[in-house]
Amino acid sequence: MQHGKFITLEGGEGVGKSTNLRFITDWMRSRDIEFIQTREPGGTPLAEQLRTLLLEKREESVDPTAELLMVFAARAQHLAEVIRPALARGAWVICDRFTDATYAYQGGGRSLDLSLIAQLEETVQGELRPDRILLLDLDPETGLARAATTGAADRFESEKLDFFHKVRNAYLARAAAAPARYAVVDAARPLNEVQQQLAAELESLL
Ligand SMILES: Nc1ncnc2c1ncn2[C@@H]1O[C@H](COP(=O)(O)OP(=O)(O)O)[C@@H](O)[C@H]1O
Ligand SMILES: Cc1cn([C@H]2C[C@H](O)[C@@H](COP(=O)(O)OP(=O)(O)O)O2)c(=O)[nH]c1=O
Repeated sequence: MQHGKFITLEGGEGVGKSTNLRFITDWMRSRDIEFIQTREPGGTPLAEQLRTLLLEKREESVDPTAELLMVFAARAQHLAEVIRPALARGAWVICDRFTDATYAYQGGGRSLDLSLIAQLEETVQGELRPDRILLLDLDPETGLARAATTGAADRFESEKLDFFHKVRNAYLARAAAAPARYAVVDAARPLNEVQQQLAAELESLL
């Protein structure tokens, strides 16, 4: 049976993920593609509870390895309950963040060993990787200024600027290492130009 396409949307804070997710799902509807929209961390009741635990600010400092394991615990549940069944029945999956966010935030931002992340990726996902990773790239200063207009900062958004530079560089390094799988979109451009590029990327998957 033909599997659905697995597409992920990535980028730092305030790059325009929410805005462009709406554009992407409208595009899928206009093509009559069966799809589900989901997000990480989250996407199932248990994984959404883990998301809340990960994002809420707390007095206790969070050990980076504990953070990494929680992200992958949520991902294992999400894959089993939502993503794999959808792809198996031929639906496309558009996921707001996935394992590239782990390489960027826990690998780049928290400086965890990338080989540890790769081991967990292998254990939790087996062979499964996104067909296309749409990476919205923006300098963190601009992104954080945009994000500041949309609600209170969570535990990640409260990090220092240096953290977000590391996140951005880790994303770009991954895209540079496997260009065929990534579409790097310059999110500093006007929205209509960003969306023209996204539409072209989606068309190329048909
Ligand atoms: N290409 C763009 N140029 C200028 N402003 C943008 C662009 N894309 C998104 N925005 C604005 O930036 C803010 C954050 O966008 P949003 O989609 O909520 O980002 P995210 O979900 O990545 O945090 C919103 O006010 C949105 O209208
Ligand atoms: C999927 C994932 C997200 N995150 C972080 C990045 C984001 O700061 C946060 C939640 O992402 P996001 O859905 O972008 O939340 P918001 O809409 O509030 O920006 O989780 C990780 O640190 N590692 C991961 O593997």
